[in-house]
Amino acid sequence: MTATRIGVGGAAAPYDVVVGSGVFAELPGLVGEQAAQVAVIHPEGLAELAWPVQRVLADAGHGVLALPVPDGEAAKTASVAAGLWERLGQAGFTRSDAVVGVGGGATTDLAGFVGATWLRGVRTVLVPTTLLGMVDAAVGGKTGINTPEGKNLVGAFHPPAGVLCDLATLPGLPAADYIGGLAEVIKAGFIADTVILDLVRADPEGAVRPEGRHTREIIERAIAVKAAVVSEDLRESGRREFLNYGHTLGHAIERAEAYRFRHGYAVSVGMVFAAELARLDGRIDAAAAAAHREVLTSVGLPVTYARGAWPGLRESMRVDKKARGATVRFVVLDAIGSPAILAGPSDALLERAYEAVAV
Ligand SMILES: NC(=O)c1ccc[n+]([C@@H]2O[C@H](COP(=O)([O-])OP(=O)(O)OC[C@H]3O[C@@H](n4cnc5c(N)ncnc54)[C@H](O)[C@@H]3O)[C@@H](O)[C@H]2O)c1
Ligand SMILES: O=C(O)C(=O)C[C@@H](O)[C@H](O)[C@H](O)COP(=O)(O)O
Ligand SMILES: [Zn+2]
Repeated sequence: MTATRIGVGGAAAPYDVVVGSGVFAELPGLVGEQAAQVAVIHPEGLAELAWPVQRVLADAGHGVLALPVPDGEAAKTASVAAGLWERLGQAGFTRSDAVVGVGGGATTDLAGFVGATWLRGVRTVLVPTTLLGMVDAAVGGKTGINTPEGKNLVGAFHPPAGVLCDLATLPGLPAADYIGGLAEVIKAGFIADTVILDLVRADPEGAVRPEGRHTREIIERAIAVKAAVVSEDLRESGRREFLNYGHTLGHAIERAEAYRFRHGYAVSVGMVFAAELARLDGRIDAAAAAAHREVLTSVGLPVTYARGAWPGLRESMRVDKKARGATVRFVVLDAIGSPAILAGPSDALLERAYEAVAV
């Protein structure tokens, strides 16, 4: 399988997202000859996925420090990050050393954050092993952890030196996690590349499988959307906010569920809510709002959430990073493929939009 390279600019050093098989061979070149030690951060349950990464690095003469962390979202905490800082300190990790994150988006967010903060930043390479990690989390340099007050509230922009997506890792991913990744894929379709929506609609059964007819094209198109946006606006002072489509409500749902609700599932509900906001604000018609429900449900993503949760969700949304003072701001669509910002909608409008997802 030939590898595809998607370039990402906008950072001090441009880098590639490499998609294919056998891509781990690029690891030594990416961590750099000067790295006497490479810390490989991976979920404790996925040691077998991290093993080939460690072997390639060891064979190239790097000292490897394997750092297992709790699975998924449980790793995105200050205490897990502090434990990793302790290990790096004990190992005498210097600025010429490197961090490699292997796993889903939660693991690469944590590994990126540790890479961003250790000695104020060391070279970081990401090896996403989930669909969501490949098409979104590992690309673009947003790193972070959660706090009790909300999702990703602490973090840094720290672009990786490279992102290696080995498609052979995807068949081992539980179906529910694969489907979670499709929410970000479909998001890329709604905000930018509508061909993604056409490909999902053309074969929804194939879309939920790593071996689907259009899988590779869908993955590469979604990465290309993310790469184009972050190349133009790394620090989210403009267009990058559009990548947050569905996330304002989505993050509030994740917090309400103590992060036991998959990110992609929460974003799916959040996109339906955002579509209703846009419809009620007169930006899109009922058909465009219905298209959200149709595409998302066609791949098994949720489009509803508990009615009684609204007051808590409304409160949580105040700490969304797009808020400015008391003004909450939402990504909405002016048309499919054409995102915009809706600033300061009234509580009544928000509540009406929530009615459309409430059960
Ligand atoms: N930084 C960003 O720009 C960005 C973008 C999107 C999402 N995110 C973050 O990404 C996270 C969600 O990522 P996710 O959906 O990958 O979840 P995740 O990291 O929790 O991984 C989901 C599950 O899949 C398992 N897994 C990973 N790879 C596997 C494989 N190949 N085979 C079998 N099991 C495997 C994990 O251990 C975990 O249990 C959230 O924390 C979200 O906030 C960040
Ligand atoms: O890369 C971005 O920018 C995004 O918003 C992508 C999102 O899919 C991702 O979930 C991101 O982590 C959300 O960032 P946050 O700044 O809202 O925490
Ligand atoms: Zn996301």
